[in-house]
This record gives sequence, C-alpha cells and structure tokens, in this order.
Amino acid sequence: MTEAYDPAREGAQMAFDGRMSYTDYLGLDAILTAQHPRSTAHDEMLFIIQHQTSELWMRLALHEISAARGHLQEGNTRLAFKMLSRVARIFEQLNNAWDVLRTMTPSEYTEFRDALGESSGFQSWQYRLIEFTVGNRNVALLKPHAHREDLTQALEAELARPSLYDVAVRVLAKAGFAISADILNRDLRQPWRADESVQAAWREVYCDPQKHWELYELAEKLVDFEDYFRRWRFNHVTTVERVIGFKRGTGGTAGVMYLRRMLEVELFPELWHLRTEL
Ligand code: HEM
Ligand SMILES: N[C@@H](CC(=O)c1ccccc1NC=O)C(=O)O
Repeated sequence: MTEAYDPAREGAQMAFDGRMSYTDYLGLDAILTAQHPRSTAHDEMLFIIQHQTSELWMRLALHEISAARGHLQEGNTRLAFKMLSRVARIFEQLNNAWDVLRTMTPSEYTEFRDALGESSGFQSWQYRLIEFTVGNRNVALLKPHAHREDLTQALEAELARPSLYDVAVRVLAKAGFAISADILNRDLRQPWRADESVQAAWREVYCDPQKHWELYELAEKLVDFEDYFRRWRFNHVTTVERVIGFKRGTGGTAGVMYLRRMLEVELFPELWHLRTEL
C-alpha cells in the first residue's frame, strides 16, 4: 500500500498559530456565519447566499465604478477604461448567477416567502448606490434608508457628486464640444434629462471615430455597461414573474409591473438615441 501524499514534505505551510491563514485574511468567520434562515425551508439557504454573493459583487462594482470616475476626472482615461471593462464582466457574473436561483420553483419559494416580512431587494443600498453613481438618480429612493443615518449619508454624499455620466459629459466639454451650460451646471440630485447638445457631441464622435478615438472608446464602454445592466434587470423581472407571477412585492411595489417599468430606464440616453441618426 502506498502512503498518502503529504504536501508538507515539499514545503507546504501547515502550522498557523501566530501566522495569518486563508480564513484570517479573507475574514471567512464573519462571512460564513452570516447565513441566518428564518424558516426550515431547504431553499432559503440558496436565497440568502444568492443575495449575499450579489452584494459582494456589487461591493466590487462600486469600488471599480467610483475609481473609474475618479480616473476619468483626472484624465487617466486608460485606467478608467480598464475598470469599466471589469465592471461589465462583474455584471456578466451577476447575470449568470440567475441560473442558480431559477432552479427554485414557486412552491419552494412560497415555503419561506412569509418569513421575509417586508424586506426586499428594493432596500438594497448598494444597488441604489450603483444606480446613483452611474447616473440614475431619484431622491424618492432615499426614503427606505431613513432609519439608517450612515446609509442615508452615503447615498446623500453620492448625490452631491457628479455621476459617472456627468463626468463623461464634462470630458466631452473639456475636449471642446459645445455642451449646454444648463447641463454642466445642473442640479446633480435630479434625474438626468436627455439633452440635444450632448447628443450632438456624441453624434460627432460616432461620425468620425478615428478623430475622437478616446471619446469613442469611452462611449462604447458606457454602452457596454448599460447593455449588461439591462440584461440584469431583464433576468430579474423574468425570474420574479416565474417565481411569484404578478403578486405584489414584499417591498410594497406592484412587483413585476414595477420592475417592467424599470426596464425602460435609460442610463445614458443620448448614447442610445444617436444611433437612429447615424
Ligand atoms: C425569487 C427571487 C426574487 C424575487 C421573487 C424578487 C422579487 C422582487 C420584487 C417583487 C421587487 C420589487 C420591489 C418589491 O416590492 O419588493 C424586487 C426588487 C428588487 N430586487 Fe428582487 N427578487 C428576487 C431576487 C433578487 C435577487 C437575487 C437580487 C439580487 C441582489 C434582487 C435584487 C432586487 C433589487 C436591487 C430590487 C430593486 C430594483 C429597483 O428598484 O429597480 N432580487 N425584487
Ligand atoms: N421582493 C420579493 C422578496 C425578495 O425577493 C427579497 C426579500 C428579501 C431580501 C431580498 C429579496 N430579493 C429581491 O427583491 C418578493 O416580493 O417576494
């Protein structure tokens, strides 16, 4: 009989008293003890982990989007592009994750839905922060966070900064395109309104990509991101219809009808509208 292979013989570290281990570095004790099902339903663990992993990916997305915006503001366009490409891949990851959740049937979800109370993804502050950071701003959506001063402050602080799209449009202005002063001095807390001067600028970029290559690349990175984001919204609403049909949401909205309305949101409207004119 051959003896079991021992990696220690070729130097694998096996003693971790006083040394930082994998579990220590990754803070796994906190993460792996944070699943607290409120029912005895088998699928509640799937539901919890699906959301927790989504929130972790959103944490990274926020880290990348805010850094990309900072680099764009400082003229480090290449670094910003690299980060925006990563954000699109993160959303691809989030999109693929729906395949796991889709294995849960309506009857399996019904077993624990009541245990969720009035909690809902509608109250995901990281999701709202992503929306605010890229440019989809709506002060009405601060309200579910009023009971948490720290979260309200984080969301309010974001509304005071120019969004990723505001910054992209300022880059256009810096490059010499005539952007209306109303846009450049807009109230940052308000939703973005499609603007003719912005569309004309992007149109010019798309009419001669060679001449405006960096701006063209920036525009396509933004469109790419929105493309993945739209797919996330679509996967979500389809999964919701599959699992709860047209029931009202635990968050109090009409459910599928609310989510269908959100499918119409355009993050970077001029970048989509200009295509009809090319
Ligand atoms: C069976 C699975 C799911 C169902 C039945 C479901 C249902 C719903 C419903 C009905 C809403 C509308 C708000 C409400 O009234 O509750 C909503 C919103 C939301 N859900 Fe889910 N959801 C599911 C999975 C997920 C997952 C995996 C995520 C990932 C984090 C998520 C994130 C969100 C977010 C961010 C919103 C707010 C969307 C917005 O305001 O545009 N949901 N969900
Ligand atoms: N809004 C869902 C509940 C739900 O999906 C949910 C509940 C708690 C934490 C996250 C959730 N996910 C997305 O909304 C429903 O109405 O069934």
